[in-house]
Amino acid sequence: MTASPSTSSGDKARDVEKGTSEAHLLNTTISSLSWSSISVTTTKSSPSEILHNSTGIVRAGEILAIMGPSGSGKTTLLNILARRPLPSSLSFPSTTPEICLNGSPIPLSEFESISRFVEQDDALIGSLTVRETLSFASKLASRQNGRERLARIESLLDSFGLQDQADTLVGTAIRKGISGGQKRRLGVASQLITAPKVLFLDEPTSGLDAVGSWEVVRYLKGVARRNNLIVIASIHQPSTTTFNLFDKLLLLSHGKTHYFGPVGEVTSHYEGLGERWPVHVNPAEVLLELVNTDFADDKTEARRRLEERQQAWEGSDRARKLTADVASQPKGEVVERGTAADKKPSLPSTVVTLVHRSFVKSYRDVVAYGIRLAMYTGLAIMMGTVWLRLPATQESIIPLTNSIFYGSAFLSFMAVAYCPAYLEDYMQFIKEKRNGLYGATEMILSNFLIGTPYLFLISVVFSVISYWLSNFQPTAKAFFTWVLWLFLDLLAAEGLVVLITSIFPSFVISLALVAFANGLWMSVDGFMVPPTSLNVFWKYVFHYWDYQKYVFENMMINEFSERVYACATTESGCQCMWQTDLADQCLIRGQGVLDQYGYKPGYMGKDIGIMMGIIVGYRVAAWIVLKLKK
Ligand SMILES: Nc1ncnc2c1ncn2[C@@H]1O[C@H](COP(=O)(O)OP(=O)(O)OP(=O)(O)O)[C@@H](O)[C@H]1O
Repeated sequence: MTASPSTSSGDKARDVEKGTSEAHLLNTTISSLSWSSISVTTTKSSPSEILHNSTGIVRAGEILAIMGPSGSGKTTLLNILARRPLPSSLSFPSTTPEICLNGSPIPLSEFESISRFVEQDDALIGSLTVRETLSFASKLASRQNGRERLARIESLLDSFGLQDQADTLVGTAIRKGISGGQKRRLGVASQLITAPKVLFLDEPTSGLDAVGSWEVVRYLKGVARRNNLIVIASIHQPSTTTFNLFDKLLLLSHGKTHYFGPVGEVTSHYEGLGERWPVHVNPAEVLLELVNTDFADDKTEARRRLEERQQAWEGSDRARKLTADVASQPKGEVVERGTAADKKPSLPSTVVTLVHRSFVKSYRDVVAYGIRLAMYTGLAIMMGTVWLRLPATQESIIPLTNSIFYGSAFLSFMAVAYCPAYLEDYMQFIKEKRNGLYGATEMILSNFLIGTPYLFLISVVFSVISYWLSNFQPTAKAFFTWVLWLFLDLLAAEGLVVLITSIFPSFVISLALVAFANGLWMSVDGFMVPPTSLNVFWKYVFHYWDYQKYVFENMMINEFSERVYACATTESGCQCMWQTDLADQCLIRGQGVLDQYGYKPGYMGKDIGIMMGIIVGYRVAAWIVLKLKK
């Protein structure tokens, strides 16, 4: 450790105490959040209890720590208190519990408008600056005028000690940004931009050192206290100084409450049970040892003692008083509701914000599009120089066909390179969807809008280099038709990535499945086995909705339907590899090549329609998948 929290961060601490212009954060409407007798079991044939009879109350201005060993039920309880949907593998044994504000339950939409959840995994966008992160969070969450937005951003930068880092990038894998603790503070600040009254935090200090953890909780506590906010955080093993910052503690073990009440009174509770409380030892460590049976030598004895302590809690005056407090809550109304929800941005405005955010990300983060643009440019140079200046002779017909297949198929195959960037956007989407910022429609629309110009740029750059180097049909019309088909090809390939990665949001799985799907589309697109001889199963089950079929077919028609190629002239005369009506002129009509595939010109409009149907189909399917995601 480089410095003690109590000395090194004195200035910052004073800032916190001093406070800044935080008028928008002030909670004047919610006085308490309470819950009673929450139990959760698994839905297996022999259900086991995950949470048992949890009861609690947190008042305005208080910060509650939910602490317990791994697997004790902290995250489950936090998610329930935040009214997040329960996974299908878990259920409430009786009715769905009521989470009350001011002693009364309120509708979910209103609860969502006045509460926010800060995820364990920050899911911040590394290529944005600290200020931009707050600005985009604010634009996505609420409609404010520019002055008010700026005022809130500046006030949060002050409140969380981030003013000096305001214009620093958050940081990506290849560009160092702000520190881990600053990231956590930014994560909290970006949720506070909408002025929630209740804040849930899933392990806000995990992965941070003692000083970093202390700073996060210290800033949080300052903001909560000054503005009367209710803060509930799950926490693993805080240092003594961090532990003492919390007002209340809920200690869990195997889903059961062992203590609920002021942090300062936990020692006397255990001393009252006859436990010897060691001095000069981190209290959080002592507590976790008291409720953890995992590392005991004699597990049976440890479980028996744990059970005894838990029974002692249930029979304690504190527990009885807590139950009585919760039950006797005056049933108040939540008078003035969250201002943020009343002024949610419109769908077009959210889409514009998302496109703007992705645009900033795309030019700062090379992984998004830069690497792909470089990769496709390299591929174009490679292809153009391998298939170099092919003359219009019969020897070029097979190389040209191969180039058409390789170019279209390999380009769409390389769309797998988009998986990591999309996965990042997907994670961001899930976090923001859970916090009620926007939904699947905004995500799919903005993703399509930001990706389309880049794909068009890639199609043009690729074609300008490789088309003319290889000497495909040298007319402007044929060139632009080629660009069009390449563009449609990339749009479909990207749609496939979006769909598969949305279904399986895992880097390895989505990469493998996108590669497999493209491999399948390649093998049935008509090049490997011409459609005239492809067996009926593959033809009727896959070939007709294979987007690569339409690209290959139309690029072939583009090259061959209006072009003629010279046959070979040897001493024995003219030798044509394809016999067409031009054989007597020692030429091959390109249509002769197309005939072996069964391709005929004149259907481009229909094929573009089908291709657009496939592109839209992938996006609609991805939209449905995202809509169903919890
Ligand atoms: N969706 C689920 N289906 C079945 N069991 C679950 C599910 N979620 C959690 N559990 C189980 O419930 C118990 C509590 O899990 P939970 O994640 O709430 O604990 P935790 O205290 O947050 O743990 P950690 O500190 O390791 O994150 C664990 O035994 C876990 O295996």
